Amino acid sequence: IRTVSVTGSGIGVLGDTKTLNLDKVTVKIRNKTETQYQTNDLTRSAVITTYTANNATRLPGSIVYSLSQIINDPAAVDAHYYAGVVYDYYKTKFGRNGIDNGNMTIKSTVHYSRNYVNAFWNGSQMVYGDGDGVNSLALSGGLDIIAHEMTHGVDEYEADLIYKDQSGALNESFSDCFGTFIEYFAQKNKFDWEMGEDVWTPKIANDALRSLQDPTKYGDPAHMNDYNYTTSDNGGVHTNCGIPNKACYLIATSSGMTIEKTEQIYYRALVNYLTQSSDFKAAKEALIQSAVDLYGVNSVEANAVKAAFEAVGIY
Ligand SMILES: O=C(O)[C@H](CCc1ccccc1)CC1(C(=O)N[C@@H](Cc2c[nH]c3ccccc23)C(=O)O)CCCC1
Ligand SMILES: [Ca+2]
Ligand SMILES: [Ca+2]
Ligand SMILES: [Zn+2]
Repeated sequence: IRTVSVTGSGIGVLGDTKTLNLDKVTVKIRNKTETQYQTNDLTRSAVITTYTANNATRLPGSIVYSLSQIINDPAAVDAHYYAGVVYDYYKTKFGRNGIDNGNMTIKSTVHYSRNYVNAFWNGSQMVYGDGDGVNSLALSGGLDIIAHEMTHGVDEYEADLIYKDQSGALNESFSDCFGTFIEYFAQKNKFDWEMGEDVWTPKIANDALRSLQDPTKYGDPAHMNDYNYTTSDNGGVHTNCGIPNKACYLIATSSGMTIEKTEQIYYRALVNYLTQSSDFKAAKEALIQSAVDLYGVNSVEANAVKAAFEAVGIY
């Protein structure tokens, strides 16, 4: 087979047209040849490949392709395009070479299972359900969700926070925070401090899965006094993340602070200071130390981190 990188396009989950980097492959099928345009992006230092599970659950499934340069699969269009956006964010902002910092292939699978209203990082790749059209649209339609999942991959090669109780809630919070930072980086016109809003409940406006600005809007705690001691969801990792999420919002919106400074502090903590068993207090110390490294002892930035964590009850 021969392959060459070409530009194609497709309509995304929200009906917008996106330009895609495709791989033009001439394959031999029995005694004839067929030209396929595959969702295999060879334009970056890390290959980005998008698969379909065809509504089954075997991973990764088969590479999405078209016989023309138009990819007629909205979920695949967005998964392919947004994975590139997230790669570019980590490269541009921190000089990071993708998920493992070694340009490993970035794999996404769409059309996972049937009416699957969720998404996940399975330790090796991103996986997205189609939603059920009521609770959600196809989940790859949300850049903040794709950024959330790919950040789980980055965490795995860095702090590798244990996915349980406080370290698990931190794991979730870092994915929500970077999901928000990446939305700001790529979609400033529709930036918000909520998660999944673009695909969540298409019939209901102004709602989302979680809010970093006001976690209580969706029933999540915003203070240690309301920590949810539970055994479900690995110790409530998707609800207790509201506490560090609120701290992140307070840091970024403190006077003298910007999202650009906040994301540098968060990335440095994730890479240099956090470990598998880090709890909320350890995260506060890691983030303060990162701010000190970057902006100085007793700096406005370091004090903003300290004050934000104390405001959510972490001393
Ligand atoms: O990556 C994660 O942390 C979440 C992974 C969920 C999962 C875990 C284990 C096996 C399969 C799936 C997926 C996301 C999540 O936060 N899921 C939440 C909220 C949620 C999504 N769909 C739902 C349907 C019902 C109830 C809750 C949910 C959850 O699974 O709790 C992250 C961003 C959006 C989806
Ligand atoms: Ca958002
Ligand atoms: Ca909605
Ligand atoms: Zn997560």
